[in-house]
Amino acid sequence: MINLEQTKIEVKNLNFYYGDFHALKNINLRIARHKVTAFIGPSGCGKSTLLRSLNKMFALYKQQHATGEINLDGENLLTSQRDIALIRAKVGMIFQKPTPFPMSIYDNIAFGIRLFEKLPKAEMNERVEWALSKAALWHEVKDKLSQSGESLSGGQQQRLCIARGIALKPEVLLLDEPCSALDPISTMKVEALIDELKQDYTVAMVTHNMQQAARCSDYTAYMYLGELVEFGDTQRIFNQPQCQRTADYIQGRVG
Ligand SMILES: Nc1ncnc2c1ncn2[C@@H]1O[C@H](COP(=O)(O)OP(=O)(O)OP(=O)(O)O)[C@@H](O)[C@H]1O
Repeated sequence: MINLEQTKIEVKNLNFYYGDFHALKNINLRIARHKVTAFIGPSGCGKSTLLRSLNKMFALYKQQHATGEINLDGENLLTSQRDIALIRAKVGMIFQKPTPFPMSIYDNIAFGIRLFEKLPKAEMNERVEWALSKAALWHEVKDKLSQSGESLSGGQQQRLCIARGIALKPEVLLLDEPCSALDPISTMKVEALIDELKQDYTVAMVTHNMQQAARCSDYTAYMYLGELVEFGDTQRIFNQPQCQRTADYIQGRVG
């Protein structure tokens, strides 16, 4: 269905453990380049665990480990010796709750860039404007860049966090329930943004909201108790699921 050429991330025989607890069981899927892939399923099924594996977030925690392969453009991240900070710059992550740094809107964007690049002031200004524009926030904040990021509304804060991720020029964006703390209008803006982001990035997102998965994603993975039950084209998963368990969840009989 998704051939290797279209694949940005290939997950092969992935098993994930929190200590002795086996949270992901032999997951195999391909995440297509410049598409949005949604992970859905009842609470506790492993959606966030799978998403966080994709940028090796677990490497921060000693008792968590993964086996198998997560191939990013053919390089297995699980065995790669590449600096973890570089992997995170390439595979950016945006969390459920907007988490602006306690600093100005400008510095929220510039801070991460400074860790990786030494840009002259004019170029930094350009990068900040570029990232805020990509995140559809520039026009709302251009006259108050020195104000605290925390002074923005929840929806604006979430777009600021997306801009912060984009500023590092990632290739993949991982979104963990990016709208769950937002009101309906901010949610609409972030959903419209997700649709635009896929032109430049590969996007994977966790969502509890099935309408959102149906609206925003090209591919959907349905998970249950640590297993990948069904994966495919979003239209097909929602209209003609092949597994009864997927149909039950989509029709609201589970979770
Ligand atoms: N830090 C942790 N230590 C131990 N077990 C964990 C940890 N984080 C998650 N788990 C367990 O791993 C399983 C998968 O959790 P995960 O957060 O990935 O599920 P989820 O599908 O994202 O759930 P939700 O929709 O509620 O956010 C659950 O059984 C959870 O209890």
